[in-house]
Amino acid sequence: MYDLIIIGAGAGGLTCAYTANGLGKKVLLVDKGLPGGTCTWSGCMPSKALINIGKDVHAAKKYSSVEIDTAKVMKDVRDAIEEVYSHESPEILAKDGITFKKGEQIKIIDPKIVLVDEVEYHGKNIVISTGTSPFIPPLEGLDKIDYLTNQNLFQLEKLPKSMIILGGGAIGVEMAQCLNRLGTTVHIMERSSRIFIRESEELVNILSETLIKEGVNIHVNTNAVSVTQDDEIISLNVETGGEPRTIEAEALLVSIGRVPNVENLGLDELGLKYNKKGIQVDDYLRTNIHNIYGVGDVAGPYQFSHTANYQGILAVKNMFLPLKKKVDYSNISWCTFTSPELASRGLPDPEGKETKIYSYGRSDSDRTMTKKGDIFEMRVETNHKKEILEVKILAERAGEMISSLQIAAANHLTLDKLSPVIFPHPSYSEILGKLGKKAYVDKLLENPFINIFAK
Ligand SMILES: Cc1cc2nc3c(=O)[nH]c(=O)nc-3n(C[C@H](O)[C@H](O)[C@H](O)COP(=O)(O)OP(=O)(O)OC[C@H]3O[C@@H](n4cnc5c(N)ncnc54)[C@H](O)[C@@H]3O)c2cc1C
Ligand SMILES: NC(=O)c1ccc[n+]([C@@H]2O[C@H](COP(=O)([O-])OP(=O)(O)OC[C@H]3O[C@@H](n4cnc5c(N)ncnc54)[C@H](O)[C@@H]3O)[C@@H](O)[C@H]2O)c1
Repeated sequence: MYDLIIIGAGAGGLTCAYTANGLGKKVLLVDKGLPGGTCTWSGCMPSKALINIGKDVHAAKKYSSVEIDTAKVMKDVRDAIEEVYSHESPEILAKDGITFKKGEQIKIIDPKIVLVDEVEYHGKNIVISTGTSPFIPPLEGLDKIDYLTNQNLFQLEKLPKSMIILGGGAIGVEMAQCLNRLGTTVHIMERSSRIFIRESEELVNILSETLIKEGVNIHVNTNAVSVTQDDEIISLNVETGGEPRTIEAEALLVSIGRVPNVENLGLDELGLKYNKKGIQVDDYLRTNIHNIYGVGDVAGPYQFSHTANYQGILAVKNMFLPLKKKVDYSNISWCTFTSPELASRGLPDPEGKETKIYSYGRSDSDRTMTKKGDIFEMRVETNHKKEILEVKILAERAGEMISSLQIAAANHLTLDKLSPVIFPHPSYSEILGKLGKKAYVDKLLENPFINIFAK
């Protein structure tokens, strides 16, 4: 009897396995593929490897002509995948005391029994962390052509000369910029009025301008109608504001969101509740069956590796430790790894009362001015106590810079506490000191006693 059986060995499943193992529990991890999941094989890792190569090429192109060997590029991307995988292979897991089994058919046949290719495994608790798959729209002709998704993009031997990218979200935009930098002509087709529809409009407009300047073609308010393929060329028929047009390219990448992997797990027979967004879990990450938990993309509401990790630790602690904790996303952060990066933290004040937004731009950062065209935009929202609420940063290394504000906010440090901190010059982080000083002065001026004396 295992203490825990985990179905799905991606970011969420691996975290559950290591957390339970750390608590001395007997763990079985099962997957229809190899350990690592989307993040390792077709998500964060290969996409960031490709983005990094794109950045190098882009920088070099500013000062010389560059010939790109895209076969070498793709080999380097796959080498990055292999390096990550070498730290989470079944052999490494076994060394750490975690049993891994790969199976073609994995089903929960009872709240305490998981069937892996006809072999029954018994567990006191079960975690479902099966992630998501790309959503494939019912687009006329799509089933007859060779299209790409994140699942086969990184296996290409060479990059195509041109690519249509359906969807201007996280995958579409990150890939569009780096592929364009690596010599592929790209067209983003986005049905909404702008890319990154859920992000700050002001900052997204600045990012869009940068992408367009670099040569990325962005078609917004555009609906795909049908698609055909003739030898090497794919023709996508679209409508923009009612006007029909055809865009041609060598390849088509579909990246318009995800669907949860809930099929063939025996959930209906079990009576485990799920809907089109994924399996339903409560604030403790438990499904309606008391010993079965759900973590990661398949449970939502976020679809990030770091939220899968956070949920994995929490679910296992709630399973085995006496003190139960509710999920708390108030300190969530995320980053889109474009150049510049677009990073966000926290949630806006639900009441929007007595909040103040501190805004900084390029001219406030000495570091930004050392690089021609470098972009720096930062918005920090605080409440009346100067507690850090929502943050948006569009800048080089925004994903790193936001981490300081994450540490402050998660530890209830108010913004003014950054005031005496001495940051290295000229670093992007120096702006955090300026922010702290401004908040400190505001806090003084907003203090009624000091106001009396000041008058
Ligand atoms: C191109 C791309 C780039 C991304 N970049 C980032 C990023 O920069 N930062 C970030 O935080 N997130 C990023 N993400 C999202 C991130 O990859 C996911 O949020 C994360 O992988 C979710 O982890 P998970 O464990 O929930 O699911 P997954 O990693 O998808 O793992 C699910 C596992 O379950 C297995 N499985 C599925 N169905 C079954 C079944 N029926 N039986 C058995 N096993 C099954 C799968 O084989 C897989 O191994 C990116 C995603 C994509 C596609
Ligand atoms: N840096 C990161 O953290 C990172 C990077 C990549 C992916 N991810 C994760 O992966 C998830 C999936 O990424 P994604 O890009 O597939 O989804 P997404 O939800 O981020 O973006 C999908 C985009 O496609 C558009 N769209 C939907 N249907 C369309 C249609 N028929 N035609 C044209 N456009 C259409 C939407 O308006 C949206 O802009 C993200 O939500 C994110 O959580 C994270």
